[in-house]
Amino acid sequence: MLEAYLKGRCDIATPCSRVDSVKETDEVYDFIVVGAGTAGSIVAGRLSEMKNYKVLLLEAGGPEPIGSRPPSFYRNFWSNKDIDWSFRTVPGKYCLDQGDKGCMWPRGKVLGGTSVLNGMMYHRGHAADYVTWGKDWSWEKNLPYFLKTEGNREIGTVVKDDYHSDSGPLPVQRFRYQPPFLHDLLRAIEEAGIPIVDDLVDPTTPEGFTITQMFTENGQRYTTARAFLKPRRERPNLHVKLHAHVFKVLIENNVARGVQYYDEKGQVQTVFAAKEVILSAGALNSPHILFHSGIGPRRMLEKHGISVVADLPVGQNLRNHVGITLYLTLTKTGNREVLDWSVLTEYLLKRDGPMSSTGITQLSGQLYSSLANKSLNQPDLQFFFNGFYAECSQTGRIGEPVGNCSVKGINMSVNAVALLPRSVGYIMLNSSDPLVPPLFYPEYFSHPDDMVMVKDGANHAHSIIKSDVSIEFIVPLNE
Ligand SMILES: Cc1cc2nc3c(=O)[nH]c(=O)nc-3n(C[C@H](O)[C@H](O)[C@H](O)COP(=O)(O)OP(=O)(O)OC[C@H]3O[C@@H](n4cnc5c(N)ncnc54)[C@H](O)[C@@H]3O)c2cc1C
Repeated sequence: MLEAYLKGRCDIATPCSRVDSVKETDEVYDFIVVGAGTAGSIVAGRLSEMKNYKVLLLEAGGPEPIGSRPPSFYRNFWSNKDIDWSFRTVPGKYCLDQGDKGCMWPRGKVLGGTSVLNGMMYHRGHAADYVTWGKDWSWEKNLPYFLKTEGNREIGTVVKDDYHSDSGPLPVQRFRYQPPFLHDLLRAIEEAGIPIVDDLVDPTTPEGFTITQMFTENGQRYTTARAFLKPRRERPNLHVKLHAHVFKVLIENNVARGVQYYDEKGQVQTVFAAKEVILSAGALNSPHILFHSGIGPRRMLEKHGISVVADLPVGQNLRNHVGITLYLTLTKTGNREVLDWSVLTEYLLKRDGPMSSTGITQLSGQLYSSLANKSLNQPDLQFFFNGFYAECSQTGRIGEPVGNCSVKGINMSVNAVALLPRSVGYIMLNSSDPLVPPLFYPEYFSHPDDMVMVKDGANHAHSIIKSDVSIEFIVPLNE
C-alpha cells in the first residue's frame, strides 16, 4: 500500500528518468562492465563520457524498487530474493542468533547493487588503510577521485572543505530527521569519556562518534545508479542490460575477449569486448565468475570439470568485519512514534520525519582497541546502533527488531565491529552450475586477535550503556 502512495510522487518514482534495459545487446562493445552496483554504475557512467567508446553494463538484477527510496525502509529488502542475493555463509560456531542457517550476508541484486540496501553512511577508509594497497592506490592518490564523486551539501556547516567537495554527482549530507533519543545517546557517549566529532572522514580526527553524513537528498536514498547512470541514460554509446546473469569471461591467449550471460529467458548470450572486460560484480560474485572462467585454485576447478586458464589463489583472502551485538530494551523514552498515517503524511508532503532517516543507525563511531597502533591514526573498531526505524515491522512500532517483539519497551542494539580483522576465510565452488552460489567460509575468530578486538569493542559499548544518562532509559541487557 505504501508503495502505491510513493509511486504517485514524481521525485521518488522518477517515471521520466528510469534507466531502461536494452532488449538485446550488440555483438561487440569497447568496454563491458559486469555488475551495475556501487562500483559498476560509476565505472560505466564515467566511461560513457567518452563518446567514441561503446559501453555495455550487464546486471543480474532488475530495476531499483521504489520502496527502497525512503531511508527508514533500508532493511526491508534484505533476504528478498528479487533484490538481494540472500547469501548465507557455511554454518559455523558464530552467528548463533541466526540459528543453524549460517550468517546472513545481504548483497544487492539490482540496478545500484548494494547501494540500494546498505546503511547509506558516507565513509572512506582511513589514510593508513591504503598503505598496504601499494603506492598507486595510496590515500593521496585516491583523494582526487573521492572528491570527484562527492556532492557535499554541508561544507562549512558540518564539515570543512579540506577533504570534501561539493561538485560531484553523489549528494552527501546528514538526514533531516534525528529521533530525539539519538541526542540522549550522544550525551551517554560523552559521559563515557568518548569524543564527539563532526567528521570521521577527516583523517586528523579518526576517533570518536558522530551523526554521520549520508548518501541522501530530499529525504531519499541516493544510489550510485541514480547519481551516475540516470543523468547519462540517453547516451547512445551506453547500453544497460538488466536480468543478465554473467557466468563466464571468455579468455583467449590470456586476454579477456568477452563474456557469456544468461538473459531473462535463461538463454545463453555471448558478447565481445574490443578493449576491456571490467568485473565489478562485488567481493563475493566476482570470484565466482572468475572460477567459472577457469581462473582460481587448480584443484578446485578440476574437481568441477572446469578447464584451468590460470592457477591463482582467487577467493582465498576473504575477510569480513566481524563483531558483537548487544541487545537492549528502552523503558522510559518518550520516542514511541509508529509508522502511522501522520508519519507517512509528513514524508509524502515534506520528505521529512522518521521515514526520511535510519533512526539511531545514523549515529556511528570509531575507536581504538588495545591492539591498535595509535600512531598510525588508524582506529580498528567501529560502532553502529539499531533502532527507531519507521519501517513495516510486525506492529508498526519504530525500533521493533526483526526478531521477537519486546513487551517491556522499545528494542535497540549496539554493534561493535573489528575493522581490521586478522582471520582469513575463503570462497569455494559448490557446483559446476554457475547459477548455484559458491560456499563462503568466513573462518571468523580463527585468529585470536579478532576476539581481543571484539571484546574491547564490547567493553566500549558497555561503558556507553552503563552511563548515568543511559541507565535512565535502558533496562539491563537481554539474556
Ligand atoms: C547491510 C550492509 C550495509 C552497508 N552499509 C554501508 C554504509 O552505510 N556505508 C558504506 O560506505 N558501505 C556500506 N556497506 C558496504 C557497501 O555497500 C559495499 O562495500 C559496496 O556496495 C560494494 O560495492 P560493489 O560495487 O563492490 O558491489 P555491489 O554494490 O554489491 O554491486 C555488485 C553488482 O554486481 C551484480 N552482479 C553480481 N553478480 C553478477 C553476475 N554474475 N552477473 C551480472 N551482475 C552481477 C550485483 O547484482 C550487483 O548489482 C554496507 C554493506 C551491507 C551489506
